[in-house]
Amino acid sequence: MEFVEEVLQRPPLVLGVDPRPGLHGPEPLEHIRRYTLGLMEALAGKICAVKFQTAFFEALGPAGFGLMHELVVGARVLSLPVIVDAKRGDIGSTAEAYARAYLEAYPGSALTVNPYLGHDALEPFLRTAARSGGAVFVLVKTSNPGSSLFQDLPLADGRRLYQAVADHLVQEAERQRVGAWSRLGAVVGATYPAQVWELRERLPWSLFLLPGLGAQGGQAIRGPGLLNTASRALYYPGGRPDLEGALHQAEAYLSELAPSL
Ligand SMILES: O=c1ccn([C@@H]2O[C@H](COP(=O)(O)O)[C@@H](O)[C@H]2O)c(=O)[nH]1
Repeated sequence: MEFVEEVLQRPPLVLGVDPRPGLHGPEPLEHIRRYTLGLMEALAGKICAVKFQTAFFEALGPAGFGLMHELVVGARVLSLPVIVDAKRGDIGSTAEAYARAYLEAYPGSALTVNPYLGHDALEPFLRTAARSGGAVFVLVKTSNPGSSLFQDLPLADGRRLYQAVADHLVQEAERQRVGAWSRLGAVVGATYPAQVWELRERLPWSLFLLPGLGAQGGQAIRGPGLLNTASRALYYPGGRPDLEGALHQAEAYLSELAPSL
């Protein structure tokens, strides 16, 4: 089954894994490994995917990269879809290599990508995702307070830059459809609910990855194809590793997002 089909069969909440070694005792890598495997198992019925932020694993050195690989495999063993949040983007020939590194290496998984280099730079990701049954989430309107500096710039035709990015993506999103939804998704901050609804109109077939829930002040947003994403708030509820607390937090989010579950 493709990434898109798998996530849509599950509750619309994404667990973000952004491990901070300082919170994991004297043997942090081993503790992160055990805690994350336990957390994914405990939350398996309450989430649609696990998002791994590569930056936190890269910061752990060469062993950190191996750990991320082990945890991605662990997620797939639990039948959990995986999103690699690496925000890649480069000239086409290098984008090919990034696509191999994440989409081909982890079939059926998704990758976040940066559209700044243009359409030719996105194509290798889209081609590889189509081959591997994966998906791509393009940064459209990011969750951070400074995202307006460039993304909200007004263009000569009156649109904002992020709106022009969305309008550019819509045709490709239609080409990349898997049934009613598309392999080409968008990242839209949960911290900008008005833009979430406005972009939903512009990109009707795209799943939206909505980071910013919890720690960045975003609220749960319920709607078709909206994948609410929390890292710190779910991985470290109360500011530290806590399996029970994470389970309660996931249930609290789900009571807002999918009250029937
Ligand atoms: O617009 C964006 C795109 C990606 N992120 C990533 O999501 C998580 C958010 O972490 P929290 O602890 O839930 O704040 C993190 O990995 C970011 O790199 C984002 O926040 N906003």
